[in-house]
Amino acid sequence: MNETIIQTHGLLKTFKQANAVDRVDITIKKGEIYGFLGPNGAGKTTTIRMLLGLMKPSGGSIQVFNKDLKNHKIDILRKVGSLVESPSYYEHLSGKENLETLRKLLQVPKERIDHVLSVVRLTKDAHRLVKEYSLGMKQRLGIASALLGDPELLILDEPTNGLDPSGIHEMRELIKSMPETYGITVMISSHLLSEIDQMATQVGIISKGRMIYQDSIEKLRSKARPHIRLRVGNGAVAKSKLLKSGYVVESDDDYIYMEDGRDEYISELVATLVNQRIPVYRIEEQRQSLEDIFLDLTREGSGSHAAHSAS
Ligand SMILES: Nc1ncnc2c1ncn2[C@@H]1O[C@H](COP(=O)(O)OP(=O)(O)OP(=O)(O)O)[C@@H](O)[C@H]1O
Repeated sequence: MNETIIQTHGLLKTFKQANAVDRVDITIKKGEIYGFLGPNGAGKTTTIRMLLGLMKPSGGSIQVFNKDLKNHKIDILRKVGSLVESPSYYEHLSGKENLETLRKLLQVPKERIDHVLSVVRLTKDAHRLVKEYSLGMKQRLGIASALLGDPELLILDEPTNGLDPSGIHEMRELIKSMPETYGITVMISSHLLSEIDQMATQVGIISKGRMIYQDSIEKLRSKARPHIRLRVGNGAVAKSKLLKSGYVVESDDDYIYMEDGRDEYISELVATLVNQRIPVYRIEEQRQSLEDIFLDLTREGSGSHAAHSAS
């Protein structure tokens, strides 16, 4: 499971002196579903286009399957399936006929068509014209096309864009099955963490061209621990008194924050504050959603309290 599938070092793309992708190091291991996240304009599509050899980097290096993309492009891309932006089809042909035109180009065995249609659950609709397909069916046909060449790596750029919740759910189930059932490593981009939560095993978050977080989704989740917030008479004084008494707290204006929310801990803390004649006005539990953490990380000057206390 430890084999590296994608490794970039200092990947850079400059448009008119602005860095759209700013020295990004991406590591994707075999069997992972790597969620590549970032707000609109963060640099996801530009990065993906470079990974697929569709755009030349301004600097840095790209290794795929431990080979340099610059020197082994054909070899590498033969083992990569991709879906970048909305795929275009011959609308007057059936889903199966569309796959057949692609199959001839790729020169893969005919049996692959029925196989990929069944993987994306389009067997029943294989003979319907693509112009009659829903957006979700078209996206699934896009995945079928990406799978036709029997890839080891699938790179999907916002495949859930424009899909309704049930379409997103179907896409998620489909992608989740890729590593285990078919041995395929997946990189999938999105601007919404909620869309790739529950399927990604690893997350890379990019903001303004820079990678600001890259680790397991589990670690990101652990940042979403609840914390307790107390409004007190004077946060700074309260903090110094509490620290002297051995408590681990943070303060900000008239607020005291702490991560340990056990009942006995809170009651002792309040008693300590009251004994020190510091008024306690309010006690509340705050819970950050994954989306909050994502927003905090990507927000300008991500040193806001929530990001700080969750780290
Ligand atoms: N061909 C280009 N010429 C000039 N600037 C470009 C070009 N392509 C992208 N950019 C700029 O690079 C930055 C990153 O764009 P990119 O499309 O990679 O972001 P993204 O994260 O994929 O966003 P979205 O989710 O909106 O697709 C943006 O500021 C964009 O305007």
